[in-house]
Amino acid sequence: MATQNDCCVKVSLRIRPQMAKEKIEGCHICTCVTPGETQVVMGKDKAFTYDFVFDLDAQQHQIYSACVHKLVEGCFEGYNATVFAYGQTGSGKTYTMGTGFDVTISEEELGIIPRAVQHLFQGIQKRRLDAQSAGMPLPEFKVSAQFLELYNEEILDLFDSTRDPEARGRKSNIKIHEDGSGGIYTTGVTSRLVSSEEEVRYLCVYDLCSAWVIYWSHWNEIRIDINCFLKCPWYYCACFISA
Ligand SMILES: Nc1ncnc2c1ncn2[C@@H]1O[C@H](COP(=O)(O)OP(=O)(O)OP(=O)(O)O)[C@@H](O)[C@H]1O
Repeated sequence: MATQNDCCVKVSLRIRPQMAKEKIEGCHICTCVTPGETQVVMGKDKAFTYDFVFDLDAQQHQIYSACVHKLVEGCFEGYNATVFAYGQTGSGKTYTMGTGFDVTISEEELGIIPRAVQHLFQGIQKRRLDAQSAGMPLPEFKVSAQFLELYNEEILDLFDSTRDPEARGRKSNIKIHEDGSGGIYTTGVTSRLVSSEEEVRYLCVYDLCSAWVIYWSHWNEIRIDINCFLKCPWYYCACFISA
């Protein structure tokens, strides 16, 4: 029988620090987290427990190590993973996930998406070097990226260079399906083959800049499929990261 620890869905809570405006307005902090506990107390006595709770001072690397590192490693073992942020407007979803095209922010402030991309390509490099030192055939990896925006039930393909900015509101050719075993897959989405972290960063920064000016929204999503094959048989791993 599955125990609570086997559960494949983990929920983490992050409390963001107050913004300057909130401090100026004299807003109070109504949450209390006991260090080392995964519980938050709201107000005087409303306690909620999560798999992880991160208080105001949590750093981006702590979130990644606790919640995402294992999932990306799992991709190399053939597991799929999804990470998504949920919360009211201004609660810190974009900050936590990161978008990959914040060229001005420091390394420490990088969010989950750029960290996951970096981790993925470092993992590939490590496996190649390990194989080389063991005198084994070099493993081959194929990484493809998709970038979709979902907003108000509308789907936009941000990697589709032929898209028409005026097409907003028109029905998209992209379809989201569910297969017989409950797996979700999409059709009609542009997939870009990528071979390095820099390439993904380039795509996000340069290819999407114009798209984002036009299509800025509250929801965005990056999908990374890794087809990793070590000669024969080949393994398929996918990491589905969404913000
Ligand atoms: N952990 C944090 N540390 C420092 N600043 C943060 C943190 N989380 C969020 N912020 C800041 O708070 C503001 C709101 O965060 P953010 O834009 O990520 O919210 P959001 O949930 O994505 O909002 P929306 O749904 O409106 O897009 C931003 O200025 C962001 O830089």
